[in-house]
Amino acid sequence: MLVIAAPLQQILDTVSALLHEARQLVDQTLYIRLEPGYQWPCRKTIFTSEEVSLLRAIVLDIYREAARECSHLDVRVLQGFLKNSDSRTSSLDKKVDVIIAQNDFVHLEEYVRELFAVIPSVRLVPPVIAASGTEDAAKVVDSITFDSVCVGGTFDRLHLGHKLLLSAAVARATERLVIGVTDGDMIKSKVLWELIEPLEVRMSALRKCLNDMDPTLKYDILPIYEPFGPTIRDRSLQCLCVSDETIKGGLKVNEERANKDFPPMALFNVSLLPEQNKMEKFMDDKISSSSKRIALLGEILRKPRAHPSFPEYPFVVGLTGGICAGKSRILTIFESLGLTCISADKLGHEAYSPGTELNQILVDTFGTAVRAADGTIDRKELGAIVFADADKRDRLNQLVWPEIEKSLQREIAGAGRAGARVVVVEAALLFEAGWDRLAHLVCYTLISEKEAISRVMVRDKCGYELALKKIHSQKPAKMFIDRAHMILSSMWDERATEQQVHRAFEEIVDHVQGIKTHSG
Ligand SMILES: CC(=O)SCCNC(=O)CCNC(=O)[C@H](O)C(C)(C)COP(=O)(O)OP(=O)(O)OC[C@H]1O[C@@H](n2cnc3c(N)ncnc32)[C@H](O)[C@@H]1OP(=O)(O)O
Repeated sequence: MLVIAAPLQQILDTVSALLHEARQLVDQTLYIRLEPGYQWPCRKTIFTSEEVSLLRAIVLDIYREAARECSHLDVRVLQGFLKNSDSRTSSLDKKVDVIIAQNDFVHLEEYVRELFAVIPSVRLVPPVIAASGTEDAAKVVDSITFDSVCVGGTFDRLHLGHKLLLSAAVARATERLVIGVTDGDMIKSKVLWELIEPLEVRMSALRKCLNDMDPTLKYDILPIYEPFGPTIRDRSLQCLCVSDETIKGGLKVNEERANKDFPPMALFNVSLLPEQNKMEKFMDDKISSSSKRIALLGEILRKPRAHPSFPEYPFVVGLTGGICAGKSRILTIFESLGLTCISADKLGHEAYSPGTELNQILVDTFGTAVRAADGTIDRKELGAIVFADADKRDRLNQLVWPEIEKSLQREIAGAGRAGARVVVVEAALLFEAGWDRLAHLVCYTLISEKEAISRVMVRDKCGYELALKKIHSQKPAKMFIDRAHMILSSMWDERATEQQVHRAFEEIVDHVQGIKTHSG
């Protein structure tokens, strides 16, 4: 916890040095507690409207500064002190490991003893001489408050941008803050929406964060499935906090409220925080949840499978994903990096090549039309039959998959004997066939449905309807994401895919070397 006891005008001058220190010391959560004008044993508890206005601007500026200095930390500025002048201490029930403060904090020892039952260690930072003060912020006089304030969003992987918006809402509410959390169809147009945290996880993270920020408010955290949510159902809401991106929606809310004879809501606009660590050019320029989701691509997200009865080598990577998700291209990149690669699709073609028993069984089952003049199975013909009929598709799978699995096991074992440490197996229906049990790590390749439709239409030279039929013949990605250990996406350009696969390769190799070191 960082405690700042500088005079109001100097808080922002000191915050940068303190955040810099925190960046070295803290791994996870950084609480920031402001004690403007603190003189032991008295805390300043009454603020003029100008001071409240300045403090609000300071809190937002602290988040902006945190985005520059320590964007990897979960920063929470505690704001309860602005609302409840009686509370001597914050209601923080968390264990604080270290207090960071300036070394000119008079009576710090007494202060810490009063605040904490278990005394944390203390780290002192040399004072910073005030340079410019916070005149710009002080110019904005904005101390209006409302009984009921509202804010909305998806709030996936709470980041500093969310906290800026939430802080603005918390600062303006005296009794109740309503938070609408989007879900269902509302989130499906977002980049990599399948990776958005479950609603309950997002709602619970919000509650914890808001209770830290200001435990004196009542928080109504509700899921919303359409754009307006509670703003057009709850007449008593008085203020809506919006961002540059949602201000238009805010104006629309007031139009809808006017239609219902509801009073308009005051709109408070919070500007977005720029992204300081933009890793990929297709990431947002602002701090955003989609950038956070993109940053997960190519990382090992879950511990790979390890079981005493499961051989450590070769380490098998299952590569799967929907139609046209880019699996074959990704397999080629893994191959170019030196990994042994196996395509289940190719093994399938071999399994029903001319002269095999399976070739005859397919002709007997699906008709002579599926056999071409040269004796091969006409896959276009067979595809047209099975993509139009789920039962026939199941029948084909039951006939072909056991044969492919036998070849797969043979190929993996052969690669191991030939010295391969890592083998990548590409199979479109890896989970459906239950072959994830053969892999130590499963890598799922994700693209949006819109992108999949246009790729299938081009590749398979088919119309929209058939493309959709093919896509819907497989289960939706959302069903498999949580079972995969790594996610890749070929949504962007070739270079972006290559970068992800290179990252994935390094992660896998590091992991496999770790096993080697571990097992001697
Ligand atoms: C468990 C596995 O993943 S094994 C690998 C996939 N193969 C199988 O399941 C065997 C049965 N399938 C087949 O024999 C052939 O795919 C056929 C006859 C249905 C169609 O052959 P083709 O016209 O050459 O198309 P192709 O094999 O490229 O498949 C087209 C798409 O259909 C999908 N697909 C393939 N088989 C199936 C199936 N059984 N059920 C649903 N979708 C399927 C694939 O996702 C593929 O797209 P992708 O390569 O981008 O992932």
